[in-house]
Amino acid sequence: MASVLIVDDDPIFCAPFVGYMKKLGHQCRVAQNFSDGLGLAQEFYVDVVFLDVILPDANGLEGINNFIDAPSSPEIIIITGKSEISGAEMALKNGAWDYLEKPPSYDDVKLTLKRALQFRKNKIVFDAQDRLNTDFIIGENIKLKKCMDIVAKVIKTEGNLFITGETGTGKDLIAKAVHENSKRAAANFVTVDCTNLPDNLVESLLFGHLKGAFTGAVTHSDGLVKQADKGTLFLDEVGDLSGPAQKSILRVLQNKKYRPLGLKTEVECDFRLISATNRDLRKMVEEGRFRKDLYYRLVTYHIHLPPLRERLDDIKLLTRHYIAKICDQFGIHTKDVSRDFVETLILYDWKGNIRELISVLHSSIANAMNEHKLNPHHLPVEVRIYCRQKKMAANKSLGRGGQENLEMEDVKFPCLKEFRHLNESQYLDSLIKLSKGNIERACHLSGVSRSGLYHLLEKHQKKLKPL
Ligand SMILES: Nc1ncnc2c1ncn2[C@@H]1O[C@H](COP(=O)(O)OP(=O)(O)OP(=O)(O)O)[C@@H](O)[C@H]1O
Repeated sequence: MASVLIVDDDPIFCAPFVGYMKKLGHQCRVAQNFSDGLGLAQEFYVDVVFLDVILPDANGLEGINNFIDAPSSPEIIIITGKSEISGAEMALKNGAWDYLEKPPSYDDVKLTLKRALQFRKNKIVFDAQDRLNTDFIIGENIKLKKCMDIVAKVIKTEGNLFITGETGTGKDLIAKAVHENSKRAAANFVTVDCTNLPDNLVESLLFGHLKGAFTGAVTHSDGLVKQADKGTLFLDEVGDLSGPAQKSILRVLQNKKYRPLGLKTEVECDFRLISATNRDLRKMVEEGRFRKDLYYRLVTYHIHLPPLRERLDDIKLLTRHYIAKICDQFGIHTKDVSRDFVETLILYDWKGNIRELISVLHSSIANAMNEHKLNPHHLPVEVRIYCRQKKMAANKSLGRGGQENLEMEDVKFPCLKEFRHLNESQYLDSLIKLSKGNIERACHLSGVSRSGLYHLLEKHQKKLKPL
């Protein structure tokens, strides 16, 4: 079964088309304008998009690349009126897979779709051979997947990469993944901690020195740039570089040469630069606190890692992954997790992001001692208090509170999206239980259509089987 998306504003054309797709055994979503279509392609995995040319808010031909850039990189089949055929031919040059003249016959649709799917199958097999080794990067969230798409592009080039994101979001992890998947993997990955570069030692630390080059240079030293030769130089916390350090780094990036202290000649160097910061470097440039020329050298590619609170759908996966890992380190059987445990984690604010999650899991496993299943009461007390207060604040705002008298002023109120997500997830759990996994009954009870219910289940990564 393939996942098909049709983007067309003509309901008379769409309705039988959807019926036909279903008859062929495919899942079919419909959007009546360009931006809704693109939204669906961003949210769901799509194999093939049937894209109309004249849409209410855009010309389909001009937006082919937007669809190709969607996470599942779907194949595009243009559906076109007779007068637009020359444009459709152009579209093939821009990456569309084929075009069909409107109204297409069912046989044409079937054949074109079959060929596109076959082509896609071969392409996926081919891509798999070329796949990144990023098994240690956990997550299926769409924002993370977009970051991984950039990683896939970066490793095929020599461009510099700039990574931003809050503390603990995985900047260091991504930098290493780029190095390990690039053709520079056999050479060194050298980290420069920019928070720790004293002005008077910057040149010596980066470029090295000869013995006797200055007082205290008792031996020859290679410097970090030389260590990173043919490999990757990672400037961690690049926003903390002092003015003189920025100047030294800019020079080596411009000239691809440097001069170790005490040496009269320059030495060539060859490294990929990756830099990372949790600061707003663009703002620092505007305020004159960071060199503009250096900023532009750093950012050939830019990855912004989402904070964990914007990847709540990944908490379950990350939790399972790290529980298995930590239990393995402790030499104990992997502990199970209760649903409440994961739901409590989803409520927390994760200012320290994944690093904080790992630490919370460590404490929970230690607190659980011999118990096989982790429950909310195993969580560190500050996490429990925060989540409890957040739940109470939500209940109070809905008029359900009253019995409890905790001080509410400092409580962070959940954003609507977070609140809806959690409630929707709990609703689905109850629905699955109540309907005993029967789709007809679940649709009847919830008043949601079959396809609507499948969308919801997919969104929450749930299956229609009793818990
Ligand atoms: N997607 C992920 N999958 C699995 N583990 C992750 C992921 N992202 C981050 N981690 C883990 O979270 C911890 C923190 O990640 P990392 O050190 O890369 O964050 P950072 O953004 O560089 O933090 P800082 O800005 O404080 O240096 C590490 O143990 C890392 O392995």
